[in-house]
Amino acid sequence: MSSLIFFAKQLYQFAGKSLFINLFGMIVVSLLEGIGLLLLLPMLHLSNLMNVKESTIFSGLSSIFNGVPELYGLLMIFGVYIFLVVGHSLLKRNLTLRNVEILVRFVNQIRLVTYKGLLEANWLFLMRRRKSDFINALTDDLNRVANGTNLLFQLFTSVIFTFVQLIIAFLLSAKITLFVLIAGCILAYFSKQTLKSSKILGMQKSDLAKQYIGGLTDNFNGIKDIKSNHLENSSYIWLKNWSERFEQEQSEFSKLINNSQVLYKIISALLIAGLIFLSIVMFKAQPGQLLLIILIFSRLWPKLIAIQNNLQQLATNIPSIHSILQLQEESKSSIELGDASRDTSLPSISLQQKIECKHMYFKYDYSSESALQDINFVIKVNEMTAIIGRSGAGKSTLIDILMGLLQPEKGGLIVDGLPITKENLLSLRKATGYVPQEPFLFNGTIRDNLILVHPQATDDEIWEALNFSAADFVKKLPKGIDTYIGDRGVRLSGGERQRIVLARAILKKPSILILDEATSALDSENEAKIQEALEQLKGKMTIIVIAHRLSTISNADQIIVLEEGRIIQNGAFQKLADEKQKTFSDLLEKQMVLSKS
Ligand SMILES: Nc1ncnc2c1ncn2[C@@H]1O[C@H](COP(=O)(O)OP(=O)(O)OP(=O)(O)O)[C@@H](O)[C@H]1O
Repeated sequence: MSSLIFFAKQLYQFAGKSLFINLFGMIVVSLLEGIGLLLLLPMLHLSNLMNVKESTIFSGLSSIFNGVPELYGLLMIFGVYIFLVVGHSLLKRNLTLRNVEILVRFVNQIRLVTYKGLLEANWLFLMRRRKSDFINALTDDLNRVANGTNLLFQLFTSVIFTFVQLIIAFLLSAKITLFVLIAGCILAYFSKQTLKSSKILGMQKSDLAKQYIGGLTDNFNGIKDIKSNHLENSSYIWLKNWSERFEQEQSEFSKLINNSQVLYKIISALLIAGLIFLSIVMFKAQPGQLLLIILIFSRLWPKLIAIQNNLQQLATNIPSIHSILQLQEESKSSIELGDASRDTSLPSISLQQKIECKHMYFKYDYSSESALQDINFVIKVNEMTAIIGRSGAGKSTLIDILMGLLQPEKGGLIVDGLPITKENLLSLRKATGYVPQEPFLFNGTIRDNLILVHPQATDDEIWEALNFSAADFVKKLPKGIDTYIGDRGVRLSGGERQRIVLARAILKKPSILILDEATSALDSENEAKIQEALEQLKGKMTIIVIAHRLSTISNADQIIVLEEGRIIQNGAFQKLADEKQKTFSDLLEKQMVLSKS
């Protein structure tokens, strides 16, 4: 029940007074339906089908027509009846439309708030969480919230309908209504356990959905590894095991629903039989009264069962709203800069002199070791700096700090004498162009992918960027920059993809260009192309490269060698090559041996 109130509160917080307007509309609809039902009585009376006793509440209704010729009376009742039906139908239609509108807006608001929260969360939070959990929250969980909201509206309608009809029934016969109410309470008591089980199954369903999206994402992202390492069977077995668990969960859920339905049907039959028996034998109900009461309860009892079903299904959907709101909370507590992060009017830093790192330290949460320790160096404007080191040395962490994605624990990053703080972090990011090791391209044309960073870019600007990135292959494509490159750029080679992403970074006209050089994507021809591109850019912008192939950085102005989070060597290529028995000469030697073999 607390979860239900929580869900209703969320809806109320969003819809505010529109929700009350809809609730009021539901009361009116139910009243119209009840009055329509009561009209049956004078209808029966006037048509001489049934005689109504003076003392009953509905005798009042029929007495309105005393003295009116029967035919006119009947016509008047039919007229009122048709008026009620038309009013009821129109109102119901409007209510349904309003409910759908609230539902869609509510779900859209959750979608947008969740997505915005994720976009505004800091890099550490995004790094730690599984991306598939975000996708699951914005797809499966959100669908279930929509379903839950719809069920909640149905529940409101059923409860209000039941309440209004109970009042009418109470006016007709207090004793019979009390009897039905007691039976309803007994039913509610027994259904408590079923609701609990439904909620547990709902949580299992949420977990299963997360595992499904997570597993599929992992498997399709790694489809090349799966195919090339002949892992198809283990991948298939993963889905087979998941399907078995899904089957089990679905069968338990459908058993739970069907068992409770059988139980409610039996209880209904017993109750209706008991109701008629008691009405005739104990409460001495009049035929008209009995007819109306049976009519009301035969409509009411299915509603009670529908409420029960609604609650059961809602219980399975409630974990989803909890899970989305939890994700919203977590991303909120990891918020980086809030709305400012989407402010496109912020000025970008234009590097004039140098970038300095002074006594910089960084440690990841839950990690005992510092990823970076006492980092000191200077990068001069328009120079090229290469960062090298063995795997785990701290290269990516350092780059993330230089891009303003991570903030140092101690010490600082200073650009042109200005310390980088929360206030100018975005200006630094705006000044930076980044080319990751695994380039991000989406399904579209080369142009679509490039103008992402500069929507107003002209054809000349696009070609200039492509020239700088040595992406001359684009000229040979049948449709040039308007060629479709497929999902994630699958129609291009690894090296071509990287040059397109490099062109995109250049199109942004960054002050600082950061490249995480691809290790495996480049063959020697493509490597030469990237080197050619860097040569063209040298002196025009400040370039920082994480270099895996030392051959690509022979012209770098400065090479920073990292080991276990510390700078152990720093200088020009030849100077470091001459420092014998040190990491750089060691790495150089190994790569030379490899390239010869
Ligand atoms: N998200 C993280 N949480 C905790 N520790 C991390 C995280 N990312 C990296 N580390 C740790 O920080 C250290 C530096 O990692 P980093 O990724 O910067 O190294 P790298 O030199 O870029 O390695 P590689 O060349 O393999 O990419 C490593 O010990 C790594 O285990």
